[in-house]
Amino acid sequence: MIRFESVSKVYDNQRRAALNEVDVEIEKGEFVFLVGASGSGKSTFLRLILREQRPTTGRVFVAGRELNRLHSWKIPSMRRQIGTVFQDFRLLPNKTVHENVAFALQVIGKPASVIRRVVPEVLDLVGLDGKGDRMPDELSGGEQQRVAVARAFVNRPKILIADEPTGNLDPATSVGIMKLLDRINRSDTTVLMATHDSTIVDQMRKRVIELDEGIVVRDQSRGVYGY
Ligand SMILES: Nc1ncnc2c1ncn2[C@@H]1O[C@H](COP(=O)(O)OP(=O)(O)OP(=O)(O)O)[C@@H](O)[C@H]1O
Repeated sequence: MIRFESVSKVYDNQRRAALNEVDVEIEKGEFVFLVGASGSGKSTFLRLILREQRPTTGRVFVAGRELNRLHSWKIPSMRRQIGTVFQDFRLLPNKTVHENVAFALQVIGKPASVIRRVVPEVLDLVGLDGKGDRMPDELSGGEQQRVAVARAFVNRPKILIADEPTGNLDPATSVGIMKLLDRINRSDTTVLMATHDSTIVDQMRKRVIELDEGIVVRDQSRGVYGY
């Protein structure tokens, strides 16, 4: 589903590579944690998958396509196959919960009848049944992140990328979000999550890829956060 072939990334005006000769293959349906110290290259890894950045050398494949060879007009449809969740939720503050999720479908041209049916279904799935009319600032952090997960998943993407999704949440709330991501993964969505949350990684026992200064120093199935 995702393949990195000898991928290096050196940002302009940087001496050190953010990623250095990375070879990684992630199969369809896997759940993978990406760990490593701050600045080790995790966000760069995720940005390359979204083609927000391009590799300096090497090749990145997503769902069989080499991203460097993708015409720019095909990038939006490629990104539609990838849901994204971030630490800071990134909800539209002036839209209700329902509207936030519906918006993700409107921008890709889904008909109103489909949106009316699908949005309550996904809000139910993430445990926000009955909260569709709330504004984001009327929700707890955990609930806001559930909205973000609903929005990322409503289009049933092949891949879900989560960059520190529990970074702003307390431990109990984080467990709830992880249960949700686990459930989404079980519906055959490949999940890739960058995190510093050692408790979560140790509890879940999924594949762990560790970066250190842009180099993959560990790739362990059913791994833990540290050694
Ligand atoms: N747009 C950019 N321009 C220049 N350098 C960058 C850019 N983005 C990241 N870097 C550098 O690339 C390296 C890797 O950064 P990256 O953000 O990928 O790390 P990270 O593991 O995600 O860190 P964190 O855990 O703090 O989010 C760092 O040295 C960083 O300073």
